[in-house]
Amino acid sequence: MKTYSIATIPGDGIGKEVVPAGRQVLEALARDSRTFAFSFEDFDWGGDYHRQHGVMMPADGLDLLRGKDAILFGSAGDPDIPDHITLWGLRLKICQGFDQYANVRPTRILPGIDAPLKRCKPEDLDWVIVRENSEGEYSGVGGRVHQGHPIEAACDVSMMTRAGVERVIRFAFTLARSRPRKQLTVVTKSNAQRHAMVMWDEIALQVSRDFPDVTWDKEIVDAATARMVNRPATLDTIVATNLHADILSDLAAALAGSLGIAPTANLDPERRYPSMFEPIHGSAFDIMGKGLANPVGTFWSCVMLLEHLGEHEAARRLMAAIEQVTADPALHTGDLGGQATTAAVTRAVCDLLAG
Ligand SMILES: NC(=O)c1ccc[n+]([C@@H]2O[C@H](COP(=O)([O-])OP(=O)(O)OC[C@H]3O[C@@H](n4cnc5c(N)ncnc54)[C@H](O)[C@@H]3O)[C@@H](O)[C@H]2O)c1
Ligand SMILES: O=C(O)C[C@@H](O)C(=O)O
Ligand SMILES: [K+]
Ligand SMILES: [Mn+2]
Repeated sequence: MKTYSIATIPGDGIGKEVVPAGRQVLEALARDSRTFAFSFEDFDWGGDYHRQHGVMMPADGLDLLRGKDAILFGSAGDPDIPDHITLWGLRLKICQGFDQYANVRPTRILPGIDAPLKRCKPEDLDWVIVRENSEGEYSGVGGRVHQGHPIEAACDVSMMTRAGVERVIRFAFTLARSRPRKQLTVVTKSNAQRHAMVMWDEIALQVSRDFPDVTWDKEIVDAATARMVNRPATLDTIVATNLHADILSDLAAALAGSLGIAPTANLDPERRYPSMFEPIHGSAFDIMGKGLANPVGTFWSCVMLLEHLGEHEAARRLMAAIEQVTADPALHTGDLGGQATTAAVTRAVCDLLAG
């Protein structure tokens, strides 16, 4: 019997509601497994921790996570603390500290979901967005000078490295190759961003030569948004920079029905460090504390966590349970137009896993 040690970091807002729900579902899966168990350790980092200690997580936080098999994360973001403090102090500290450079964001229209595009059939929208997760617009290079004076200036420099670009594009080609259509779209903005994005394009062309069996094309990011809406079936695997993919993945989630459903894996593909799994959404200040959050994005993230651990049968069972639950409109939360609570959806998934 293998015991996986999992860190849970609910963080802030609805993260505190969906991460315990995710843990319940993982516990339900392990309950009747003869092959694996989980040992959870919960970390109370985030806005409340910041109010007490002045930081989002302790200085040795990464060391406390280092030996874990995986991390299940909620959200960083507190109504009373500036967003850049919460994001940089927790999510980015872990993603960048553990060099989780490949952020994988699958999107599909799950059964029973009323997606907003009238001409898009469920089979037309089956995408995986690969987000560069370690540099680019999120490199943190920049600063502010003359603060508060009329001559104040500020800059954020998008820093891209050949190694950083090549590894994520190679990851995306490899992922594209593993999917039935073997098709990759490289999102760019090299018309306007004439240095780093030109290098990005050049590296994509170079890497593509190692993947002759993958069909690939290039799309400028603004046109990519229109293509997602108008010709969703022409897309399969997509790779984009940190910020571009952040934006495209919220659009993808909305086109598939809701931000509350979409999952993500922050992967260190070389497995030097633990990888981190989380829904793509944030703290959802407008609904937090009410038990109304859709936990499906977290459950699907748990599927990705199980796949990362090599527990493919458990991952398949959980995904099947999720799809059975989304198929029932009585189990839709408010974001899907329903009235179900986080607890009711969680109970339904756990019951299916037990039954
Ligand atoms: N990975 C992260 O830690 C992460 C991700 C996104 C945003 N944030 C942070 O969260 C805070 C709020 O950000 P925001 O408002 O831009 O985005 P958000 O994702 O928190 O919310 C956007 C909208 O989607 C709805 N929504 C999101 N998830 C839902 C769910 N599971 N069920 C039902 N409805 C859901 C919210 O109610 C809200 O109306 C900010 O501090 C932001 O920085 C953190
Ligand atoms: O951009 C971020 O890192 C925060 C959030 O929007 C996310 O998608 O994880
Ligand atoms: K999140
Ligand atoms: Mn985002």
